[in-house]
Amino acid sequence: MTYFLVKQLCDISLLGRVLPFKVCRRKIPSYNICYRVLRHCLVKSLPVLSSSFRSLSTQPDAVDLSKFPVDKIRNFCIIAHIDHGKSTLADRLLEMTGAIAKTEKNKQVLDKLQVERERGITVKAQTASLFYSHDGQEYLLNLIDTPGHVDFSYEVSRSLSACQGVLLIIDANQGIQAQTVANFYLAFEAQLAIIPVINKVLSDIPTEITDREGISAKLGTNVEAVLQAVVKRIPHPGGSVDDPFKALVFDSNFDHYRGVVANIAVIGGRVKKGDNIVSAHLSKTYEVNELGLLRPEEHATQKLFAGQVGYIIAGMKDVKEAQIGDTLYRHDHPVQALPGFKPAKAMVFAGMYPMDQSEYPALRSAIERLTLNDSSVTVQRDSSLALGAGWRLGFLGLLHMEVFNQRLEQEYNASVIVTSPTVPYKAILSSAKLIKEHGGEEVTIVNPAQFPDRSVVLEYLEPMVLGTILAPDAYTGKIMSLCLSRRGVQKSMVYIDEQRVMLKYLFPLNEIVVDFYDLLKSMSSGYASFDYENADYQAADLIKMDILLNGRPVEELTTIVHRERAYSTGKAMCERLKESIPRQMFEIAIQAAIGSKVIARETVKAFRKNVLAKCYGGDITRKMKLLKRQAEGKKKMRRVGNVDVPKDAFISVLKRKEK
Ligand SMILES: Nc1nc2c(ncn2[C@@H]2O[C@H](COP(=O)(O)OP(=O)(O)OP(=O)(O)O)[C@@H](O)[C@H]2O)c(=O)[nH]1
Repeated sequence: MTYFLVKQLCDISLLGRVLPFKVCRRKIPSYNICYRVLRHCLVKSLPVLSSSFRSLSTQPDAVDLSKFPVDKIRNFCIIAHIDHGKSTLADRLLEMTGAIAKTEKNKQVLDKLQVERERGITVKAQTASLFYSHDGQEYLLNLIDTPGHVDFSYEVSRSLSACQGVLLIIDANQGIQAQTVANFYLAFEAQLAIIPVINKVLSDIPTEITDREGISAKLGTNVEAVLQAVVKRIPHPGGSVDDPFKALVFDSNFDHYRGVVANIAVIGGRVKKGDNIVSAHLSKTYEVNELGLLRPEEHATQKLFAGQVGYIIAGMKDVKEAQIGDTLYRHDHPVQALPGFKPAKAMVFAGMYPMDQSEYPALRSAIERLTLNDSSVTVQRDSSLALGAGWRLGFLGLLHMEVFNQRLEQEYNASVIVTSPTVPYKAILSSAKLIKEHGGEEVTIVNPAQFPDRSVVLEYLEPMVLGTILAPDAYTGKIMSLCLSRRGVQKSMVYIDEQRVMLKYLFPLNEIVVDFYDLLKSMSSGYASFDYENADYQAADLIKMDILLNGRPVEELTTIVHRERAYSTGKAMCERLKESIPRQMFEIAIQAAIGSKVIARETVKAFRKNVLAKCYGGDITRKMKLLKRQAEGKKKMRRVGNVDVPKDAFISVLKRKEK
């Protein structure tokens, strides 16, 4: 079987050729084989195709969508490891097809969110329809730009469901990375046509491919060949306009004025304004108010036809009504619902509380609205003695949590206290009373405050992940000691070529969730890449650790740690808190404690910042201004007892610095 597969895969002679995976789907190839295949594609690179490219300047309103029969439609995603150039390639494709004007300023235009622009990463998949003319034929291409970071791979998998093919971008300088392979798997499993594209070839290229052709998304070199490959290599979506209307909801967002805007892939039939449609999930009927294409802005059209990808607004008031993965059909023509998607599984939980309880209603509305646009976040009401009423939110990873927090602040002007992130631990209870209370002997703990005491627990369990690291062999030693320090157990180590090693480790999720990726990147000069998948639960010796400021516990920083890591974690947290907390009028004792036993302590000496010290002379308005500014600065602080702690300290304290 393996021989057959390798032969099949190695038959991929040139970029742009659809991998013949459908015929060999009896077994998923190993990571190693995938790597070799991708490397093969990388070495072969993209052929320069002679071009008959012409962009179509027609505006969508003027375009009659019925003139694009199914065989003239191509739906594809751009997938890649983080920063390999997906959004930059999307810019060029948009420019070349006239969807956006060609200017120097076009930089990742599909990354519309402020957080995406600031961080330079994509967090939300974006759809754009392009009109492309090739060999006298006009095509409608629907492109979905996806995020590269592992936290957002859920966005990738559901985007793939609306496509028949993918462009798998590989940065020529970095080669195949962990998410390249992970995304390859996703596309492979979805049975899509895969077109590998080697990007950034005009910069620093490894010698192995210097004599090969590739593309430069930044400069636009050879990008038109990519469009031609899309038309030639990606199959059309199938389906017929004569079938009953059936559409898959693959994404949705919430507009304050118009309600839910659902992104749909029309599987069959047609839909127009005024039609009555039903959502299979809720069996509720809605009237279509508006529909159209995303170019990438919304462009209303009269109808959408089989094979097309677009948006639909039908008076849905809540994103839950347009559940992702749901099927829409005409009320007078029921169809069998599509299988839908597995719900996203939260890996990291944290509490969110308003800075001041009077801001609770405003924060509730902000969280509700933002979760409408990001349905992978789970929300549960929560409350704490110190922080009042709030919520416990579940995220796909720490970056996801930071992005959500940043969006709350930027888009909704909300100011929140976020507690220490925790992974979903489990406890097997021994107390009959508790078993009855919890309706079973196993409880999942997503809040350290609810960590059951050892006296009522038979066993604690922690979630594990199987991590894959790809790195140049020069860094193997350093990486192995990092993995060991994170309680990683090595499962395998394979040389995938002369200089690159693939390491597989079983890690407790808690050990990699906060800063493992950043550390791995920095210790390998950016060359190592990391990906992980769930690997069930394992028994672990867990304890609850509190952080105290002048004797008062800081609830945000209560964590569940492995017993053998308690001292080092507690000491490091105290040290970093000392760095983050500004000196105040009195001495501050920072302590880490397990139960009543203090295991680490640091002290912040007393000091008073006199903001008026440099203010000579007696102008009272100037003094007032300085005092006001100081008071505003203090707003960004959270008061624990009488100690002011900067808000940022809570997250930064959790990030360990490896020596
Ligand atoms: N030199 C060079 N730089 C490029 C090229 N294509 C993209 N870049 C740069 O690579 C960086 C990342 O590009 P993006 O397009 O944001 O990458 P991405 O894959 O969309 O990133 P994520 O969405 O965060 O995964 C940017 O600084 C781009 O300017 C290229 O062909 N040549």
